[in-house]
Amino acid sequence: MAYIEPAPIKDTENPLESMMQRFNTAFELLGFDEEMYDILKVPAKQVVVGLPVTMDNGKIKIFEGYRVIHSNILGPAKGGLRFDPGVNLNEVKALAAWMTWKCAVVDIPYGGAKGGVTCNPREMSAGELERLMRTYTQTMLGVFGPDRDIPAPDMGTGPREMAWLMDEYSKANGMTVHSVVTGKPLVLGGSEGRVEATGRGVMVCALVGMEKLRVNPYHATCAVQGFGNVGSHAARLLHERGVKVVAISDVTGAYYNKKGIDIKAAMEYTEKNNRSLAGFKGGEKIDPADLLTLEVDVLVPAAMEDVIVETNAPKIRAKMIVEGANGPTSAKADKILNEKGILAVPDILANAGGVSVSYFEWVQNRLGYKWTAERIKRRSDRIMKEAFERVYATSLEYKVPMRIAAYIVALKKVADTYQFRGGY
Ligand SMILES: NC(=O)C1=CN([C@@H]2O[C@H](COP(=O)(O)OP(=O)(O)OC[C@H]3O[C@@H](n4cnc5c(N)ncnc54)[C@H](OP(=O)(O)O)[C@@H]3O)[C@@H](O)[C@H]2O)C=CC1
Ligand SMILES: O=C(O)CCC(=O)C(=O)O
Repeated sequence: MAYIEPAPIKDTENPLESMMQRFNTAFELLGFDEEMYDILKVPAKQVVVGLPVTMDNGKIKIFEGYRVIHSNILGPAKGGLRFDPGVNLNEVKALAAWMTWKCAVVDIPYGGAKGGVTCNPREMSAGELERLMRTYTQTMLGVFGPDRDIPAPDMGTGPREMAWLMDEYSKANGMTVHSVVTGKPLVLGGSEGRVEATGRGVMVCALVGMEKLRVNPYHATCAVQGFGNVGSHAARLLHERGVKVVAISDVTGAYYNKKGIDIKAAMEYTEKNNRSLAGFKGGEKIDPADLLTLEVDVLVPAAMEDVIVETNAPKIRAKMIVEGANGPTSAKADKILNEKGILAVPDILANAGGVSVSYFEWVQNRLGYKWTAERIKRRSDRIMKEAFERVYATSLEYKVPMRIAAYIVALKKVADTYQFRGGY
């Protein structure tokens, strides 16, 4: 497949640079004018806040928090909240833009946003995390809202944190507002299927991708980096469909088993072991860097950004990469993977199952009604399959890799909507 040379990249690689490279390439192919470029390039809103939190030792610590709304052209902004030591404004800007493109790729009526706090949730007590989340919510009362900006979980956050956010926002508004946030616990207006949704979308993309490559799932092998919300469910669902998951990992290391890892056992293990794979005996420990270069049919990076970069891309031996994480592949690595004939299913398609079910959660909250798990699965699988086929067809039409095709699909939709709305 032809490779469109992206504009030159500066020395360093980072998520924002990588996002802009793909954006620029797709933009040039579409031949849009400069006005549209500026509108889609510059985030609509960027909020940076200092968050004073009383720690368990009685001292006050100040955390830095962010929320970036990249675009609300397609609808209210939507995107997760990340608690991680690496969170910074540039990262949040890239993640917010990815949300705009992602929502457009799966055709749901949302713009893109992302937020985060620079903190280490692994070293904080539940009480400290709760005070941090409530303080963050207080500072964002004028930003969040069911028709303005709707947060959700991301790295380091989950249903518990979303419940605190919903409660704090509701108290400030003097009424219960379920639809201000998604990814909530089921009893609090959460949706069936949201916890596994992102991993499920990864599984659907992997199966459709295998079909395209004529790989039989029952003979296929897979390696999964990251065993949190996305990685663990992607591994479980692929395992349930006959794929042999030979390696998994988290920050404590990588675990390899030629015969296939018992994913159910690994999930039970992490549940009892503070969400960690440390000490897991279902596979031999290998160098975490080697997990990415194993000879497998499917590689699922589901941990963090920039793990497949210029230096290790030449060593990747998977037939297909399905990006559970946001931004796991740098722009420089794209070209190498493409030259090697590896099918890369890009993040803005592959991990869109999460926001799709978030959309269902928001719809249910607004209807005051609950859908069954079966209905959620059926509808989200359909969204993912249709989006995959749309991007795949675009990649054939424009003779570009699926990543650039996904940006083309997204940019077209956002630009068309902008033209109709006008009046800016
Ligand atoms: N949650 C969601 O619905 C969505 C998430 N994503 C993206 O998926 C990725 C993962 O998110 P999510 O699963 O929610 O996050 P979690 O915090 O639930 O899990 C992250 C996982 O990655 C592991 N990890 C962190 N650093 C490394 C490393 N250096 N090597 C190997 N493993 C590592 C963590 O290990 P440990 O637990 O030991 O720290 C953990 O297992 C992120 O890029 C996120 O933006 C995308 C779409 C939706
Ligand atoms: O569920 C959502 O609204 C957003 C999830 C998210 O942050 C993502 O897809 O990266």
